[in-house]
Amino acid sequence: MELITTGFGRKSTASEVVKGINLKGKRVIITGGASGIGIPTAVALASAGADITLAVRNEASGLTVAKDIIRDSGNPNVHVGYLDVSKRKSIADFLKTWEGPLDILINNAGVMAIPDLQFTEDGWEMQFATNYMGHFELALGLHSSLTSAGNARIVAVSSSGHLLSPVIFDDLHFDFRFYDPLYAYGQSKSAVALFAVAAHKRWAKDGITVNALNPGAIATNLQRHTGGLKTPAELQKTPEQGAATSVLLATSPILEGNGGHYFENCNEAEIVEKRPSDYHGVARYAIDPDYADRLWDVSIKLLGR
Ligand SMILES: NC(=O)c1ccc[n+]([C@@H]2O[C@H](COP(=O)([O-])OP(=O)(O)OC[C@H]3O[C@@H](n4cnc5c(N)ncnc54)[C@H](O)[C@@H]3O)[C@@H](O)[C@H]2O)c1
Repeated sequence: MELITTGFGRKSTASEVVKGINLKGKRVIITGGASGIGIPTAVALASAGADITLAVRNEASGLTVAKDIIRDSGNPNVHVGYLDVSKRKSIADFLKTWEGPLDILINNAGVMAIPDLQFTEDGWEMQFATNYMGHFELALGLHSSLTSAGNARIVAVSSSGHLLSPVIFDDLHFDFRFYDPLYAYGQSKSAVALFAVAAHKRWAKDGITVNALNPGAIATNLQRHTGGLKTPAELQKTPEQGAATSVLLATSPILEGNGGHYFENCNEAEIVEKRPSDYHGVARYAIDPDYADRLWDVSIKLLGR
């Protein structure tokens, strides 16, 4: 099958990708939208006229960042809502505050390589819970809002880190394996990529297009547990370039109804059979439809639904 190409590339920026697109009247939620690549993602979408909600853990710093986004985009419709995606009660509370349609959900919040094995109140490994399960529950909770928007999008921010580990179905929470912070990150990001496959399969009929992406290597607070970004400088991206693929998946007319794919550098990624030294491409296990269905079923069970 031919890979999807868009005319944009590795160096494209979020503002270039959204040029000429009018998002007036569209409502967007960006989790973790008040730092790192979340900020230029929000600025680009707000500049195109969208109404943005930054769903964040720290409301005070969220409000400060929202003011900057309003200044940089010239759009006053930037709001802040409290959301901790690792806490089911917080997700439930956030969902109670959301009324009406939702056009674009950007599952962007994430944590990488927590040094010690940590569990949520439900006994879920923290990176799996934050990067994947919390966003899974959030998307389920917003499904009717996304459906009522008509032609909605979900953007699932994965990572080239998925190349470090498939989802280990027999030991999701490191109850048996020795905990490795990067393998745990890898597993969680494989789960995020599989979510796009499973959700698109189930929700395309509701007009919801779901795709996943790797933003690239961008120096942000994400690398605080790993001593900073190790990628050679020439392969790094600016936050504006890092946000480009998220913004593309959220808005590109080419992707209307075209989901279940994994993108990087603004184009669909090629499948790799072995982890390349430059960590490009997508592993077959992260887009496998059977694994995607299995993960969906397991996740529904974990939620007790
Ligand atoms: N920066 C990179 O090189 C890179 C590479 C691949 C993937 N990513 C992914 O991009 C996304 C954004 O990362 P970033 O680089 O901007 O880093 P970042 O640390 O600046 O942003 C992550 C955001 O997620 C939020 N967050 C973490 N745990 C949360 C929780 N429990 N509830 C709500 N919010 C929470 C943080 O507060 C922060 O605002 C992440 O999903 C990350 O895994 C980044």
